[in-house]
Amino acid sequence: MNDLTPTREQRSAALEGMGCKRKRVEDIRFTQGKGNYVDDVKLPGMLHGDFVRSPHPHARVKKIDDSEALKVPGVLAVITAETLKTVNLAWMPTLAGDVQMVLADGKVLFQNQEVAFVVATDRYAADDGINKVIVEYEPLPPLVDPFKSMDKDAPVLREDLAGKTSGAHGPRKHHNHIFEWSVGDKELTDAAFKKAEVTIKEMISYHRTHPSPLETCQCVCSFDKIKGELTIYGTFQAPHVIRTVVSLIAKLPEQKIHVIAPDIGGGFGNKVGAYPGYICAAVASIVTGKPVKWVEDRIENLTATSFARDYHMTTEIAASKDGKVTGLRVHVLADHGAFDACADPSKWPAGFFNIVTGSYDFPTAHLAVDGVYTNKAPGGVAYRCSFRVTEAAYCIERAMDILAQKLNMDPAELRLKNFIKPEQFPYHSALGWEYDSGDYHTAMRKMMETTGYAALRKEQAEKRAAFKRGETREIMGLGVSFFTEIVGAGPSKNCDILGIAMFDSCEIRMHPTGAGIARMGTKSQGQGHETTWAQIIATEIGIPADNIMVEEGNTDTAPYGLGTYGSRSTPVAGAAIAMAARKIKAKAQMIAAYKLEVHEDDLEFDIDGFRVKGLPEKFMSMKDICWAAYNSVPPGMEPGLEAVSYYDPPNMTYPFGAYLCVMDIDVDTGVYKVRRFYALDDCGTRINPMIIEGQVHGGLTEAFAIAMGQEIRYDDTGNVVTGSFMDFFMPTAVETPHWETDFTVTPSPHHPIGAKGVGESPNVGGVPAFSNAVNDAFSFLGSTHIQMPHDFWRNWRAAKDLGAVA
Ligand code: PCD
Ligand SMILES: [Cu+]
Repeated sequence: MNDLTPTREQRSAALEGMGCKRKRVEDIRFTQGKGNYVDDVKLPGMLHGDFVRSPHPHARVKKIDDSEALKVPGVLAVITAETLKTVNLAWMPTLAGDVQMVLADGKVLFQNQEVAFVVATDRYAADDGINKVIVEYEPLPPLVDPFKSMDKDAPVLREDLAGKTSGAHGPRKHHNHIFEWSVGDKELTDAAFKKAEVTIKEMISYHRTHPSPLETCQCVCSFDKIKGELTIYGTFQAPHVIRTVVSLIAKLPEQKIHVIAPDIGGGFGNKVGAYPGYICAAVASIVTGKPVKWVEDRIENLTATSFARDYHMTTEIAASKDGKVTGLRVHVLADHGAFDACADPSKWPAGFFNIVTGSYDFPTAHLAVDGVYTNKAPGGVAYRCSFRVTEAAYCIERAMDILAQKLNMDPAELRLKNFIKPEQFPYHSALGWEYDSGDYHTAMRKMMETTGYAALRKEQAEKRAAFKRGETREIMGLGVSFFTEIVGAGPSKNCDILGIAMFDSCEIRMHPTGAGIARMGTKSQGQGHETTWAQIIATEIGIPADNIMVEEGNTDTAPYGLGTYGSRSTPVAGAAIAMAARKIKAKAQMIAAYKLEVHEDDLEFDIDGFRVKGLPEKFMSMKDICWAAYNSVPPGMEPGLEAVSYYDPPNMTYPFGAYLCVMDIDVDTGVYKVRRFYALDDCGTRINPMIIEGQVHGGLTEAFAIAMGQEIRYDDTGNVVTGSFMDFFMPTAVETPHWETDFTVTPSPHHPIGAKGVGESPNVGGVPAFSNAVNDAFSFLGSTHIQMPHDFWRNWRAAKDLGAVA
């Protein structure tokens, strides 16, 4: 060896593998405005479609007159439910086992529902056409309040379900009832409450909100009549599922459907489901023989595609006087809007809400969820959350604070007292999950030490005394949140979407020069998969990440996978990537053994190649092995170096975290200041610490938005009153607090590289931290629970209701 021989550290650093803060490779094109999004797709002769939408939340559609619209220059066709019926597509199946109107069929059930689709030579003409379609409505009484949905005299929303006493998830109790789902031991739980020394009960609502990604939902459909092939470019978080669904409902052979998800400008759950726009654009292309583009505008996005949350959670905890929890009872009223279009694994009508026991050792628990119809937009997506996990985390974290208040205990102490202990993992929760790993006490104590928690509590006590003496008008809140997430859907034993098991996949093909291409069934929407997936491969096989090209989103080339949402990509596809890489490595080892003339077992992997044990100078680099794979493989071995892996995870992964929000609120104006926000996340093995930090910043910002103002609100008559960014809170850099991030590392024992998801965690843990801070600030004035979102007005209103403002 001479001075020019790289050291082991240098060889390892050159790979930019796992643990490296590798710069995001996709940002080279994004930061130069060179991304390629759906709206950048411009095909020859392409037409544009736009929707006529209902101004009424509930009405009978008496007549649709398109004669004037068809006279508008450029307008070529007006598609209605009647047109769709000729191809059997007036209704479409939803992911939740319900059906949904593609275009109004006799009735409309929510404001801005799609009524007709106008196809024109350009978007302006389509818009002019929309204004000329005359629809005659007969308004019906709207049902807005979910608590009144099952009243005897509640209006009948879904006439198509008349007489159906059961749905996709069992019996229905009422004409507006969708399902009842219950888990846990009711008798044991009721008994725990009977003998409890202390109990709390609170109705905790998680309001309706919306993911509102920067890029709205859109597609370009192009039908080739000669070949009978349909190509769909679209903003799809799950391209393969879209291909299968289109094949099943449009009765087109699956190999003749090409689904391509190009760059996506944020998904956040909004782009998981199937929307009427996709069907209408596809039908319009089949009818006209031309490509048809559909691009949602912001108002349409906020009011018609996939809301999130809208869970009303009546929550009870039973405990002993000294603060040991003994039982949890939760009833959820879930407002699903006009159709049950929730994006959840098929067997889970309320997603993974049964993670509601949180990070605590509840000996028994019972949960029941009732889903109901109202005259609101359908959806129910996981807005930065793995299937209703954020609702569950909010529910339990708020309730633990309420219990602490009742017991006059510190909320952090109460949590420490009830945490699942490290030695209890794998832990079986009372509601049926097996938590794979965790070390909650360490994370919580690290949070408390780093933030100076005890000193902050002392300061708060002093401020409260000063407030009572009339020396200040400012109150201080400490929002503690400790969450356990459940991500990585999922094991085929209990997770499928429309019957397809929720595995994921990776295919790696190495080229002769030591470079390669890797494809997965996932689809990045900004998460940085092109960067991180290459890092996993780099560490596993010893080829620099820069030499691995990652490609996702084309169903013709990518192996089948279930897509990116629910922070499943790292737990599922991330595992498939490692497994595929290990297959490459195993073959490489045989090739190296042959070339180095030793037995395979005499080789050991050393950063970027194989070395003969005990003979360090006998080494073959992975790069050279790639070359050899194409010219001198051992006799009998197939040439080439590629591998595919389909990974069915044995369990979910359970990331967790300890968050603290320090907030000051001026009672006279309701104006709050987030003084400090500390977020400790444990996502097991960290692939790219810089990307993780970015994910945490993004998720916390969305949590801040939701907790402090973001809401989709309907007035009493069913009008959406938050249909644009004028009223729907979208924080900018001005409002967004500063984030402090931290971590511990508790690897997942069953994941090949020990990684857990992280993308959604900050949203799941962030919302309760903000809400607990506000509630903690007001608690000494006598309140137990103040409803989100905590905007200035509501804070002022709370102060006034509590008598703190004249
Ligand atoms: N341990 C670890 C984990 C993770 N990671 C990283 O991080 C990321 C993330 O991951 P995850 O967690 O696995 O996840 P994903 O699956 O990939 O994704 C998903 C998520 O993601 C998040 N984030 C984001 N970002 C952005 N930029 N954009 C977007 O859109 C978004 N979205 C959101 C959401 S909402 Mo859902 O859908 O609601 O369910 S779910 C979600 C990526 O890159 C990865 O690689 C690392 O590094 N490490
Ligand atoms: Cu969710």
